Amino acid sequence: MNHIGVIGAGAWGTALAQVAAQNGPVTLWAFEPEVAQAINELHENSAFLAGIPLSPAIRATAHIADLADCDALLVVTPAQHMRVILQAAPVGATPLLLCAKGIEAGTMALMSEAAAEACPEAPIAALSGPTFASEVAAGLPTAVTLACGDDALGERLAARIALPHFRPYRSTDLIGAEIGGAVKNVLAIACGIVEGASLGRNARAALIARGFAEMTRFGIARGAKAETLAGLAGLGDLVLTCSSEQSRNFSLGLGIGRGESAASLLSDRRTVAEGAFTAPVLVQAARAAGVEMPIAEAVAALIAGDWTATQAVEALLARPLRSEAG
Ligand SMILES: NC(=O)C1=CN([C@@H]2O[C@H](COP(=O)(O)OP(=O)(O)OC[C@H]3O[C@@H](n4cnc5c(N)ncnc54)[C@H](O)[C@@H]3O)[C@@H](O)[C@H]2O)C=CC1
Ligand SMILES: O=C(CO)COP(=O)(O)O
Repeated sequence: MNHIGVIGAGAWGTALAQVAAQNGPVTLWAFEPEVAQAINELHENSAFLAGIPLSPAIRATAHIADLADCDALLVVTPAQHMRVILQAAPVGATPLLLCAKGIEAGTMALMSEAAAEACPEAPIAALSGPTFASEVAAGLPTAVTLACGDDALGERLAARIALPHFRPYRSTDLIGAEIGGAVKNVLAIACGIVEGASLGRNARAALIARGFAEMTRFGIARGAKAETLAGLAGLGDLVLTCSSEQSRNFSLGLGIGRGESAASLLSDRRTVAEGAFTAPVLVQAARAAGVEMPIAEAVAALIAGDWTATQAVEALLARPLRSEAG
């Protein structure tokens, strides 16, 4: 496994291209032609990962056909655009390592389910975990879950992208890794709201713990392993994004908690806060699976503009007292 293709040159695709370029050739596909041009000419992605000098070994392109001879493809588009882009990409039987965190609106598909429909011959793996792109690109120590049903393929992918400061831990629980990453984005919005509304540290800790209970209930119902959700891709990423304004999801929640409308906050951004798109479809999927997710429900209602932050907090606090387990 030598030549790596990266689909998507946002912050995370660019950081992963930088990681993969330490071990071999990388072609990075950008949605915006001017981003590809800037990476090739200036070796910087000032639109999405400003201030990080990129390896000259990264060749950027705006033509997706240029990924035709890659040995593996890292898929790093926003979740809601992934299916359409994969349908246009020259994938065939090339292994796909899915790195977006979300659930597809309309279909309720996990990224692996959408990718399997778009590229039926391609073996599929997923990368998830606590990974702010800017820290990875700056070479700070990071550990991730690399999940693949075919552990031998998982081992080859892990060996190709591992660096001393970037450690993939293998798992065969693809669904668990995906659900951890998708659900934590929704919970990070909730934690941002708690911070924005100045509800205190007790409330934030309670929300992380009860949010983790929601993630676990939903994950188990969808066939995930509890140990995956308690690992880097679930609890690890939840702790990261629920405790830092660097998280786009947390910072979206912060604005909502301070009284701004979700619609105006979302219309202002060029970078993606995946939790805003995943929240409504997560609620739909949880209801379909018969799983209670009151925090996710509250986030979805806030994003839709149906509730204010005060109404959401009142609704959560008014829920009947219950056992902590289950
Ligand atoms: N930024 C981070 O630290 C991390 C991000 N991720 C995940 O990676 C995925 C990509 O996020 P980022 O790289 O952060 O993106 P970003 O927020 O830095 O950039 C937005 C991306 O969306 C693309 N885009 C905009 N409109 C599009 C369209 N119509 N069709 C296709 N692409 C379009 C842009 O080209 C750009 O690549 C998300 O699912 C995110 O949750 C995962 C781990 C870390
Ligand atoms: O997924 C991430 C870190 O693991 C990035 O989080 P945000 O998308 O909230 O910035």
